Amino acid sequence: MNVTVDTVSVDLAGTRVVSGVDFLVGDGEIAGLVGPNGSGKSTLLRTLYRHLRPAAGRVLLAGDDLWQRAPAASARLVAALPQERATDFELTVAEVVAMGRTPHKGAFSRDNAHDRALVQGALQQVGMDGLAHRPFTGLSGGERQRVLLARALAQEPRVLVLDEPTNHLDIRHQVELLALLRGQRTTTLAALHDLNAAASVCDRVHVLSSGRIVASGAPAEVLTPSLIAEVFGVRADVVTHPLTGGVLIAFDHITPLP
Ligand SMILES: Nc1ncnc2c1ncn2[C@@H]1O[C@H](COP(=O)(O)OP(=O)(O)OP(=O)(O)O)[C@@H](O)[C@H]1O
Repeated sequence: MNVTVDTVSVDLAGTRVVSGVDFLVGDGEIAGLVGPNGSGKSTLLRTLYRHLRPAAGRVLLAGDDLWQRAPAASARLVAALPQERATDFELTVAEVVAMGRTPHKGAFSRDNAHDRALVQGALQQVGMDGLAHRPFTGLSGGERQRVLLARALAQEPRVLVLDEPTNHLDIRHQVELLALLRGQRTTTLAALHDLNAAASVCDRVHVLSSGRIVASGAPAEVLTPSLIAEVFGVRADVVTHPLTGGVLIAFDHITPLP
């Protein structure tokens, strides 16, 4: 299902935080949203999972305005891994993941075999099936992250909205998560701080700076040394990755630009 972000602006406490953002995520594509802290990434993502209504513009799912749909109907289409991650569930891991099935069920219907199979499958996808009966509150930050991703997958969404999905994950689990995203066919929009992760996994990258899109396109076109210097204020060179042949951004970690 494609997603159109059509000249979306968002105001928070009377201040315009996102201004006239326009882009399209094609069906089955992975789009990356990158930009400095405070550039508006989370705010824009919140308009896609109906947490914040745009002050102007529209978010379209396959051409239909998300905000014109009933909340339950959009919850069946869009699953989110938000930045504000509830961590106080007094539930087991499997029960948290089963919450992803809620939009597909009637108010009093119980989980059936299909739901349980989806929960189990989602836990396997994130490598957490061995901990299904553990209390969620006893997990590490990275483990919780993976369980909440499993909850989003169990929702069987047509669109996945991920705010910093690799946060808290060790490098092995980052790679597994990116491989999982690459291997599935759900339209995905992810805010990512790691530009190399974005370059590896995204079909297109959209760069936000002070609430505006300043560049959009394939990672190799967009993530250039001059763009990185201008938007992030750091020195970087872009080279060919010696293992994958893709884009590798080599940062100068010790010399900030003036
Ligand atoms: N409730 C609020 N009221 C007013 N301003 C807010 C509110 N929430 C966020 N902001 C401001 O909106 C701007 C965009 O914030 P947002 O969280 O969308 O940025 P971000 O790009 O996701 O940042 P980060 O990379 O740090 O997660 C920031 O300047 C932030 O301080």
